[in-house]
Amino acid sequence: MPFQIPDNIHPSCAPLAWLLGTWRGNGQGDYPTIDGFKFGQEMLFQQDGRPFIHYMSRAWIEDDEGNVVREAAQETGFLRPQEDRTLEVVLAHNLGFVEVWHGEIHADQPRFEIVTDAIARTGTAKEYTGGKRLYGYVEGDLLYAYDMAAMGQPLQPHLWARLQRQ
Ligand code: HEM
Repeated sequence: MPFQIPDNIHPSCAPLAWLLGTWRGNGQGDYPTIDGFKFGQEMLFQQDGRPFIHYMSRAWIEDDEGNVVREAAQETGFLRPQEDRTLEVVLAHNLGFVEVWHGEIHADQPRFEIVTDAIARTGTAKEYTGGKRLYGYVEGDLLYAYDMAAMGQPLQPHLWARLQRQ
């Protein structure tokens, strides 16, 4: 069924309407301090007419044949698009991080980019200090790339994935 924009969507959220719904797909990850890996991921983006989108994600590590090896990262939070197309985001992670992000929703294309403004970590969380995310809607799929600065390393790719609407 083709994607339908909800009637009650807040005007601030309309430029992000392409995100709404449930997505499932696959990606790869890497970092200088760890071995490369493949993962599966499910994402949910929901709105209720107010000027925010609630986001939830869970991921699992997969082997080369696509079998589930173990559960992996989970994150949830809120996208708060503003009328001037700036985007505020707050996220909380099972890894013990909370983040405040800011960015921009692209004027002509279905994509947005956000960078971390502030990160707080619990006492036992790993040393994660910065992030940058790019999301885009390409040929009906959701593509994203996530760069992070952590473990004393400069900002560089940790994840990239492609998800299909369910
Ligand atoms: C799809 C989501 C993600 C997957 C599948 C994933 C997977 C992994 C894997 C397999 C490792 C290697 C160590 C381990 O097994 O725990 C790792 C390390 C790490 N990840 Fe992720 N990750 C994801 C998202 C994130 C996010 C969103 C952050 C930051 C907010 C993050 C931060 C880190 C850090 C700091 C390390 C430690 C690196 C080290 O110990 O040297 N990851 N990740």
